[in-house]
Parts: sequence; C-alpha cells; structure tokens
Amino acid sequence: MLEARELSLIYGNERNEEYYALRDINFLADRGEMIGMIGPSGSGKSSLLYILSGLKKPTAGTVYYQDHSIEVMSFNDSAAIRRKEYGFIFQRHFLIDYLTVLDNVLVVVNQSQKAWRNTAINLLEILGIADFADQKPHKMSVGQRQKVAIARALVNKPKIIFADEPTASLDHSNARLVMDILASLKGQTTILVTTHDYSILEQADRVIHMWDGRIIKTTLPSSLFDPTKK
Ligand SMILES: Nc1ncnc2c1ncn2[C@@H]1O[C@H](COP(=O)(O)OP(=O)(O)OP(=O)(O)O)[C@@H](O)[C@H]1O
Repeated sequence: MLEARELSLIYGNERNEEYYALRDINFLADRGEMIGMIGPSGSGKSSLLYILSGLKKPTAGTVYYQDHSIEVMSFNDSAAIRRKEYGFIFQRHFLIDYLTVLDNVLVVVNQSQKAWRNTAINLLEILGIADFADQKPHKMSVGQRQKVAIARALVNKPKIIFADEPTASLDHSNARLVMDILASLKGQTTILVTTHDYSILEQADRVIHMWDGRIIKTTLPSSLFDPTKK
C-alpha cells in the first residue's frame, strides 16, 4: 500500500556540513495496518511521516503509494491523492478561525452534500464536541480543537491517516478515546502514528523504533510494556 525505499533526508548546517535527518530508510505499510513510530526527539519521526505522505521531498529514495512513485507524479495528481485518500493530524491543528467547527471539518470535502455534513456531525458526536458545531474554534480548549482536527482528518474516510503526535494536547482519557477511534478504523484504513507517549500504542499492529535518522528495530507494542517480549 505505502512503501519507501532507501530514503534519506539531508540538511546542511551553518558550517555547510551535511546532516542526515533520515538515512537509508526502507518501510512498508500494508492496507489496514496501524503502525506506531517512536524514538527520541530529533530521531526523524516527523520527517519520515511527512516524506511518506508526500508533504516533504526526500534527498534520495522513493515513496510508492499503491505501487506508483509519488516523485514522478504531477503536482496535481499527488495533491489529489492527499486530498481524497489521505487524512492528516498534525501536532498543531491548523484550524481556520473564521469558520465554524463544522465547516472546519468539512473543508476537505464538498460541503454542500448532506451526506458529508451527517458524517461530520456524527464524528463530532463521537468525539464529544457536537455542541460546538456552529461555534468558532477559538471558543474551545486546545484539546477540543485537536479533536476538531481529528474529525477533519477522518471525514473523507481516508485510506491512510498520517498522525503526528495526535494526542499531544489531550489528557489521558481523551487520548484513549482518540486512539480507540483510530484503532476502530484498522483493517480498512492504514494508520501511521508518531508519538513520544508509547502508552497510546497498545492497539498498534507494530511499532517502529527510530534512532538518529534510522529505523533500528520493529516490535510488537507488547514489547513496549514488557521489554522481555519481542
Ligand atoms: N527544516 C529543517 N532544517 C534543518 N534541520 C531540520 C529541519 N527539520 C528537521 N530538522 C532536523 O532533522 C532531525 C529530525 O527531526 P524530526 O522533527 O523529524 O524528528 P522527530 O523525531 O520528529 O522529533 P520530535 O519528536 O521532537 O518531533 C532533527 O535533528 C531536526 O533538528
């Protein structure tokens, strides 16, 4: 479904030296898998997620979505895939302040169709924020706004969800609610989640561990809770 071959991402530093943010990454995500990505700050989790989603270009290597190289696609074709088939949850929610909560959720779809509105309202209900549907996001708490961003990421029923620290602004019970919603999509939707909080990865199918721009190992989530397990 989504594959990366020999990805590297190189930045130059102030002394004109090359710095590898990612080095020789090979990665494969199958349809319906939920994959956690953990590692210390700066290990390359977000860079990898953005390259896999086509939002960032690698210095070397190729990303394939359903066997098509993203690099050789036209800008319009890759943008259409992102709009129709991908859902994004970022660390910052990027809501539009002058739109209502409901319209923020609907920005990625054809807003005039009633079916989308029903889907959006249903998601807001599941997330416990339906009462805010007609209000502007600035009236909400940081965690509630993140939930709006999560509803926006799910409304078009994406084939892949790219989630960069999706629960960072949520308390434990809301983080669990969000991870339960994401996990309920497993099987049909591929879900990639970066996090510092491994406790949210209990329901992942596997976890990739990053260190210094490399994937150093892949484990089951159970190994996060019991290091004697692989
Ligand atoms: N625009 C940039 N210019 C230069 N270096 C960058 C840039 N963006 C990221 N980096 C560097 O690339 C490396 C990987 O960063 P990345 O944000 O992918 O790591 P991360 O594991 O997601 O960290 P965090 O958990 O803090 O979000 C870091 O050393 C970072 O400083």
